[in-house]
Amino acid sequence: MHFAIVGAGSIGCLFGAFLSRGGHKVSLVEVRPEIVDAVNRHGIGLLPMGASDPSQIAFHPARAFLDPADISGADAVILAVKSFDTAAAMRGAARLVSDRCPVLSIQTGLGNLEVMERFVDRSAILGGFTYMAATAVAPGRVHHGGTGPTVIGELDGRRTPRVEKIAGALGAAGLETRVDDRVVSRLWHKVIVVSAINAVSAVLKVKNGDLLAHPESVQLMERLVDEGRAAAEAAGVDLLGEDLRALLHETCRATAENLSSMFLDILNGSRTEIDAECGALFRYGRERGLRLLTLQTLSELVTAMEKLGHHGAEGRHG
Ligand SMILES: NC(=O)C1=CN([C@@H]2O[C@H](COP(=O)(O)OP(=O)(O)OC[C@H]3O[C@@H](n4cnc5c(N)ncnc54)[C@H](OP(=O)(O)O)[C@@H]3O)[C@@H](O)[C@H]2O)C=CC1
Ligand SMILES: CC(C)(CO)C(=O)C(=O)O
Repeated sequence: MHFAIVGAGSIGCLFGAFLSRGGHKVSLVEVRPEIVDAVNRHGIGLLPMGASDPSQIAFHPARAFLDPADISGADAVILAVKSFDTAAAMRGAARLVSDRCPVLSIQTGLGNLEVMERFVDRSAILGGFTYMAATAVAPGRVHHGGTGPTVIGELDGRRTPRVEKIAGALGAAGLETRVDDRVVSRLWHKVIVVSAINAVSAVLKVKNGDLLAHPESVQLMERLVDEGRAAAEAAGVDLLGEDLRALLHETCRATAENLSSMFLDILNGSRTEIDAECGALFRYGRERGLRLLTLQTLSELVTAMEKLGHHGAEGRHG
């Protein structure tokens, strides 16, 4: 298959490297010229899990483009930009999407599918998310940081040939993938739990595992998860009876050694996805008359830290 991946950062390059290694054609769309240049010179560099020596980077062929109009004949588009870049990315990438070439989001955040619908027909959109993890180490080069399933599905829950084909291609390339007929509900599960871990770890500046060590941080995360559940239920999202508190504890344990993406963004002085996580959950609730004070407070705190460049003593500027 020919995959066009929009956003050649951490997760976009990870998926690109796996798909290229699996024998697929990979075209990347990226706004950073240095990434486009690096990929076109060397391919996508992949440093395997557990490796730290740059000599262990393997390069996988791919082409990269600043302008999606230069790509033709893609069979599927994968959207791998941060949630706050969805509209800008879709404005350009919409031209690649058609009945025969759907667009799959693997972003973590709420509201992305709705933004995508402003640019392409809803029938061309696949929902998804991933538990794979990666960090960019240089332009076009990523370190594979963690392995977990990728979940994709049609928004109306049907098991169509196209969703099965994409899942089959991802799976055969080493990206364990499951088709789920309730992908939107599952995405809410992930966002509710990750919102709590991300926000509290960014404020406390601790690893995910350390969040479980103190009753105060556990209670704070559980309150965020309970408010997230209330927002989802008020918005009519069927959470399928999932025990979100159990999922929260399980996720903290499974990623115990990780610095969360939001903590890393704060350390690096980068914009976080707080607005598509705690912020979005808070707004879903507010629009339905709920007062979700913990989500509101954490959302305001992280936004303020972001604006103040609050990376602390261990941050990149020392
Ligand atoms: N990294 C990970 O391990 C995981 C990430 N995710 C999710 O995947 C999404 C992407 O995350 P991640 O890969 O970490 O993000 P990165 O910031 O590493 O990569 C995104 C890349 O897209 C570029 N970009 C921004 N706007 C556009 C545009 N309009 N067109 C093309 N490229 C653009 C960015 O450039 P610039 O930096 O200049 O903005 C950046 O190079 C997020 O929603 C995240 O939550 C999910 C699971 C794991
Ligand atoms: C699960 C978690 C919190 C792992 O670090 C994550 O998805 C993130 O960092 O964004």
